[in-house]
Amino acid sequence: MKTPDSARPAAAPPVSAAEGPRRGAALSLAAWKQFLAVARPYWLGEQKGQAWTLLVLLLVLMLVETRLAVLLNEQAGEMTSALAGREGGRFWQTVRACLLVLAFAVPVYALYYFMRDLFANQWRRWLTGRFLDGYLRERTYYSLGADGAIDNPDQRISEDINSFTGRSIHFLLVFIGALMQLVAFSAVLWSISQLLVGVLVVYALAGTVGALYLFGNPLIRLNFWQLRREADFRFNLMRLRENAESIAFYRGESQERARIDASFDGVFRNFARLIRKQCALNVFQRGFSQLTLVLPGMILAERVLAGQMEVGRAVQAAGAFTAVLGAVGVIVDNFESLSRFVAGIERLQALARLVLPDAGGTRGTAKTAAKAPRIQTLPAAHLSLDRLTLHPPQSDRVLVRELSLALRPGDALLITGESGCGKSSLLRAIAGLWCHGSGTIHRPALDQFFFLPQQPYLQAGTLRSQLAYPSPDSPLDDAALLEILDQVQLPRLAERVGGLDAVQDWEKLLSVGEQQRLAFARVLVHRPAIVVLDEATSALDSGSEAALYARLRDSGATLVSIAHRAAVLRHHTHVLHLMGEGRWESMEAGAYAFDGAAGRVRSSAGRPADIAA
Ligand SMILES: Nc1ncnc2c1ncn2[C@@H]1O[C@H](COP(=O)(O)OP(=O)(O)OP(=O)(O)O)[C@@H](O)[C@H]1O
Repeated sequence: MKTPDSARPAAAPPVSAAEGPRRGAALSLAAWKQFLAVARPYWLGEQKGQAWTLLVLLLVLMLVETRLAVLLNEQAGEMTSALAGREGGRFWQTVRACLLVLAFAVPVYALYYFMRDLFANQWRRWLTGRFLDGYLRERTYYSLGADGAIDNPDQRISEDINSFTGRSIHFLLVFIGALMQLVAFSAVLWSISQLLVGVLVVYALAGTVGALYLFGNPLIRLNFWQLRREADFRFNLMRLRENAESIAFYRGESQERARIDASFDGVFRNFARLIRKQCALNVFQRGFSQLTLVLPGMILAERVLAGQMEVGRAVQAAGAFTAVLGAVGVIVDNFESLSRFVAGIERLQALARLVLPDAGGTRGTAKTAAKAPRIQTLPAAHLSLDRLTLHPPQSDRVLVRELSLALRPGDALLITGESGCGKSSLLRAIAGLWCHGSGTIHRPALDQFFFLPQQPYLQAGTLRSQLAYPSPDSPLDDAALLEILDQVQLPRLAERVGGLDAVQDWEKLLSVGEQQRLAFARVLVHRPAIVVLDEATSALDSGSEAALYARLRDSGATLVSIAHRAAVLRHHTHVLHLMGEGRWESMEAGAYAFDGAAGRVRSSAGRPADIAA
């Protein structure tokens, strides 16, 4: 059974204040550059064939759609003129023409939107893959989480990319469509009234500049924070779910409620500010578009009243006026979603800078780390440390100073020391997760290592996939897997859960001790050369612990382990005792006595270890 203290952080890092919308975030050149940095690789890279083909197809559909819209507008004018002139024949002929145009227009319209969404989906798949490559490459997900360089990277990958691709295509087409509409209808409008065109240009320009000036930056900033607050809120809910059992044991509902309330309060307050701003924008947009109802009429009325222009021609002019205004006022019309789009680009570009080295980005963490002294890692047949000095990330505190040791195949090193002295940190350095410090780690490739943490990670999937993890497939047949389950003292597990193909929520189903035994089974499946155990038997009874250690030693693997029980000492050949402040001593295992009262291992003889390099 898990204790309340088994509460673990959820996958996403907590809120970080390290990042916020920079001042340049606006409908500006900087935003445009950020957009290009994220979008360019798709349009100019290996996917460019697909991207441009889909775009050309969409443009053709859009051209056809615009042409059909012009035809419909013409027919609408004709229909009105026929009715005004009481010309039945002309009217019915126009109705037939209208129906014919509609027969084409409707499928073209549906196909256009289908293609648009298909395109966005393709782009999203590619871009998500690219970000995931960068996020998982060189364990970036770990370093981003450890140094809190960015908030909610998971939300950025799952949602911000989706809205980036969807909105990019939407706006690309909106702007191209606006251009086509402008060309198509301004000719009509120009032929009817040049004054109307002049009024319209001045009106649209004034509207666009006014919207940018009044609403640009505030709306983008509010949208930026809205995205982040929503992600923080969701993250807190996720933590509750992931640690449900521990919280339930603690009866920590009121604390959790307070935390969730606080994060929702952030969502609520920001959204309240956002809707106030949007309300003002709506007044502006509404006023801007509603005036078009009367403007063309006011300008053309005299000519219609004087009999110089047919009523239908005026209706046609009003339609064209609205279409051209829609084209030149496209920024004003789409201002709200445009500002949300720019805010999303800002978040995505911040992630790209950290995970994609070619997205205008040096990785922030790598940049800082480059300045700091780094531990060198060199390939070697066996594990050895040479004058290793280790600091936690972004800290000058010394956990280990000038540590040298070498392990031969079959050696088993026990690392001991008081809580917090740096035992797990040393394992992190060996695994390459931490590299802040100096000295050299000589080691075989990481695929020859197997790390067993105190709390094993059990992914969703079958029992077989648990045993094979981290490989996708088991290298052994079912009989061998069952035999291994037997060796780790889980003889009836497969039978109990419904066989090796059973899919369960393993973290909930298995006790921590059973999970630890399952993790040992993974080692026996993979037979690595070096096994690193960080209190990996802490939940086991001493009999099971001894049996598992004995089984591991039989496998011939080199062991590096952290454990607090005296009984494990006999399964090791050497001891490294960390004494805090970077001090350490290493000895043969036989030279150590276990201080049962203090619950820790201490040196009894002080003989220098032969593992000291
Ligand atoms: N990401 C981090 N950034 C800064 N300091 C850290 C970080 N992770 C751990 N530390 C600090 O480094 C020190 C060593 O931690 P470590 O986990 O190695 O201790 P330990 O000896 O394994 O302790 P225990 O026996 O309790 O597990 C601790 O004081 C811890 O607070």
